[in-house]
Amino acid sequence: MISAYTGTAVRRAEAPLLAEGRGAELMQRAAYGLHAAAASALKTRRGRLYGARLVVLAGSGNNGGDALYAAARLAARGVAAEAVLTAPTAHPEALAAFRTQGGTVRELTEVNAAECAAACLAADAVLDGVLGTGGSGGLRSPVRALAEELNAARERGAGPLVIACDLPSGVDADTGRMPGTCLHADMTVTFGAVKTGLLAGPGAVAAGSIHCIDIGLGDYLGTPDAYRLQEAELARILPVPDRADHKYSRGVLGIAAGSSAYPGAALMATGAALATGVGMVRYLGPEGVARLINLAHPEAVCSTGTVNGTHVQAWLAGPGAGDDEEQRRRAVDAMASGLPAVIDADAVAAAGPGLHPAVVLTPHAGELTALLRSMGEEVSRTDIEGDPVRFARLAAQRTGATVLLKGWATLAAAPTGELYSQAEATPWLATAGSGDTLSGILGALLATDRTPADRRGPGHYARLAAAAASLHGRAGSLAAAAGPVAPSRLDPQIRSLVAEFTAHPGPGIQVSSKSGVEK
Ligand SMILES: NC(=O)C1=CN([C@@H]2O[C@H](COP(=O)(O)OP(=O)(O)OC[C@H]3O[C@@H](n4cnc5c(N)ncnc54)[C@H](O)[C@@H]3O)[C@@H](O)[C@H]2O)[C@@H](O)CC1
Ligand SMILES: Nc1ncnc2c1ncn2[C@@H]1O[C@H](COP(=O)(O)OP(=O)(O)O)[C@@H](O)[C@H]1O
Ligand SMILES: [K+]
Repeated sequence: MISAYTGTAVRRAEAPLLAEGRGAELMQRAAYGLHAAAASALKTRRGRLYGARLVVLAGSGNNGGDALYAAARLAARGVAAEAVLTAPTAHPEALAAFRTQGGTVRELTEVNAAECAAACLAADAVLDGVLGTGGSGGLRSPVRALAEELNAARERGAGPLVIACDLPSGVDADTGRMPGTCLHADMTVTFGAVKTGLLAGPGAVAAGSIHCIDIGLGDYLGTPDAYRLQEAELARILPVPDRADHKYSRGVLGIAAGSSAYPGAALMATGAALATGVGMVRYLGPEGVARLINLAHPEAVCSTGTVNGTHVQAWLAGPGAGDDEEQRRRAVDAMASGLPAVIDADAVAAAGPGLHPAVVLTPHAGELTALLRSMGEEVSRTDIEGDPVRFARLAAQRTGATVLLKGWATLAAAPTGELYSQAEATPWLATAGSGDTLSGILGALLATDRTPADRRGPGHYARLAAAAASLHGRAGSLAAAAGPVAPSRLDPQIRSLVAEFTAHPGPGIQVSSKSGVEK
């Protein structure tokens, strides 16, 4: 699992080391890691490091210092390096080291901005050391125009490799907000700890791939602000039946989804739940939808019953419910049932204060806007997309439920503040029906959850929601390798990932040669 910290927390962790006079040592560790990552990326891109052209954008602070020292190391290995100073001053020792290795230097002004931009565009790589954790607000002129030109080149698929030093300049390290222009990166080499701002919102989009360099802050960092699950956690969370299991003990998921207007959502949610692995799906909904479900998934047990009269371990309500009054009633009852419940799509609007963390609301930014407005928060979709950490946490805190806010980086927030971010998804998943499959996966994880009640910590359901987002994102990425993703065809990828993550050798029969019974 990756632990992430706010930029503020990382600065706090650095403080005692800086007070001991170990700032230069930390900076050398950061610069060494940055130069090694940049060297490796340059070698991959152009075959060899020697002769590569590098421009380092250096601001006035320590972020610029890290980047200049890293560029000096690259220059010493045969890279033609130029520094463009984006502020009137630069870290003096780092600048001197850079010059000693033959690096050339010019200061960015309004007058030479076009020339500097041209130098960046002609380079193999740009090291972004304009702003780090000490930055506030977006990039200012003249570096703003330069960043905009580089961003535009990236949009066209042109331009240099952009490597962000610690974080893309212009991104808020605490939250991932982007208050103005920021320089988008192909990769971010971050120091001491992954910053929350690299895992959420616009910061997650701007960061590219993330490489974290340990500079020895471990003992000083304290409690993480956010987490990202990796393979090992997924393997522990995904359900595996054992020999004593029967269909009821594995976990029964009740699905109240679909309507005569939108039957497909129920089919996709059911298919994804079965592919993730449940003991049984009990489907509640209109007869016409049930017939379609039974044609596609004969194993689903369908009825037109009520939530309160149906025995399950968890509920999934909302996908494709439209304005079907009975499905709306079932969603409300599922939220009130006391059982774990995924509340998706149209049913999110029926949520409000007084829920519990085992209720997982799964809105996209539009649905979250409506939910927060219904509770009196003046917020727009743009606000939420710009600062999803804040609004996912706010919604969780206001409702008492766990909130899975979907997007490029999907966030799972617990009402007590625990936060997970998963970004395995591909933009090909941004297609109608995608959310229905995610809700099916999550429903299955809630129904099959075997964690003893006394070991379900405060962030437990956020963790399960994050695992569902991760599995869904990975399945989508696998499917996208063969072309545009069709959510109704995602089941094989979900199944094969579950198989891969849960594979374990069976007990088998051992034959001992010493016993003399072999063959
Ligand atoms: N202190 C150390 O020895 C270490 C520092 N590290 C690096 O230091 C960075 C933090 O350094 P600093 O605290 O010097 O801060 P920054 O390097 O982020 O720069 C802050 C400076 O930029 C100015 N500034 C802030 N916002 C601006 C804006 N929007 N436009 C233009 N100028 C702006 C500020 O006035 C300040 O002087 C980290 O991100 C990391 O890269 C790490 O390598 C760890 C070790
Ligand atoms: N740009 C993107 N990159 C990666 N994944 C995305 C992107 N946009 C959306 N997704 C994912 O696609 C799914 C869309 O869900 P949702 O909007 O609810 O779909 P639907 O409305 O069809 O149910 C979510 O899992 C979300 O995380
Ligand atoms: K930077």
